[in-house]
Amino acid sequence: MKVTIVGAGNVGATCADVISYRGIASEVVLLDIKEGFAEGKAMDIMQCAPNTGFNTQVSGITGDYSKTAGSSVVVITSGVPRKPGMTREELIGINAGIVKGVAENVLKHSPDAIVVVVSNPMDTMTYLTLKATGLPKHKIIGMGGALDSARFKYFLSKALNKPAGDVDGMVIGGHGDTTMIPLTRLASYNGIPVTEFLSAEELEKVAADTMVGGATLTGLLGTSAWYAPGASVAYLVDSILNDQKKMIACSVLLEGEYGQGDICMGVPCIIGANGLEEILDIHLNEEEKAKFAKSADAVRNMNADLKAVLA
Ligand SMILES: NC(=O)c1ccc[n+]([C@@H]2O[C@H](COP(=O)([O-])OP(=O)(O)OC[C@H]3O[C@@H](n4cnc5c(N)ncnc54)[C@H](O)[C@@H]3O)[C@@H](O)[C@H]2O)c1
Ligand SMILES: O=C(O)C[C@H](O)C(=O)O
Repeated sequence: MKVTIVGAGNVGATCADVISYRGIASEVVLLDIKEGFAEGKAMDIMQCAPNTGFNTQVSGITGDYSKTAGSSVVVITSGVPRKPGMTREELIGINAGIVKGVAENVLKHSPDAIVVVVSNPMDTMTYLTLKATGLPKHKIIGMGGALDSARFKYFLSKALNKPAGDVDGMVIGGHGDTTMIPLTRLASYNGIPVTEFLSAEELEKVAADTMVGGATLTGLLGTSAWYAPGASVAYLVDSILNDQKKMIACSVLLEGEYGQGDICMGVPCIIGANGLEEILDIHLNEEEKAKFAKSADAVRNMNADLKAVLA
């Protein structure tokens, strides 16, 4: 199965690295506009194979979309990342035009592809991709919740002082510093509610750290994170390509679920060979419902800025 990743920068190349190392796809094409950049990243990744023993064929290409033809999944990571002190939302002016152009180009050569949108502000870029391409909703999936949920589990495991693999939890809502909703009420440690082990104050801190997880890393790194984002995209691509039907928080078009419509936001989804196979409209308590509605208002405001690019 062939996967194209547009944008061979930090996130795109890390995603290609994880996909090949784990043998998730037989072929990965990295495409970038920077001359020779994707070719270099692909060659570097392929030179891991003798020592790590994978068989995925990774190639790089500058701008030539014909080489992406027949991809089952296309990942869009092209665009600019934020710098310390910025919000993801500030990237819309540059990234909207890039994402729209890329989505149109990839679909010319891979009309049946499932498109995974990563570029920020991700919920709005997912909505833009949906509107610009006219593809059915099950084929456009925004990646943010898989990453936010991984960060949530990390902070929970630190607070519990227990292995991250023993912790479960999910983040829904928008993929923004103030729009994420870590579902602390439902998080568990090996099936036992974490509320048995952590105080309300400790859980509040876990949620707050999760919400600014990306901003914290951006402050430390000088640009936004890439290891966990790349691995999270690969995790999502694995569930699509290998029809794993995993339940993953993804940004998808809502049509009444969670009281919302005409908006892409993070909700629990079943992800398989058809892309989005089901949205799980779980019961939220009144506080969570209010947070979801507030998050939706913020995402909707951002979507309103797409008028010019969609005109
Ligand atoms: N959704 C998430 O969870 C998540 C996580 C991390 C990063 N991001 C976002 O992903 C995007 C990429 O982040 P990064 O750290 O990899 O940035 P980066 O700067 O390292 O890489 C971006 C790449 O996109 C390329 N590019 C720009 N315009 C292009 C075009 N028209 N066609 C093809 N390639 C093009 C650039 O040349 C560059 O190599 C950013 O918008 C960032 O905010 C999202
Ligand atoms: O924080 C960012 O801007 C990048 C990404 O959305 C992340 O959460 O790491």
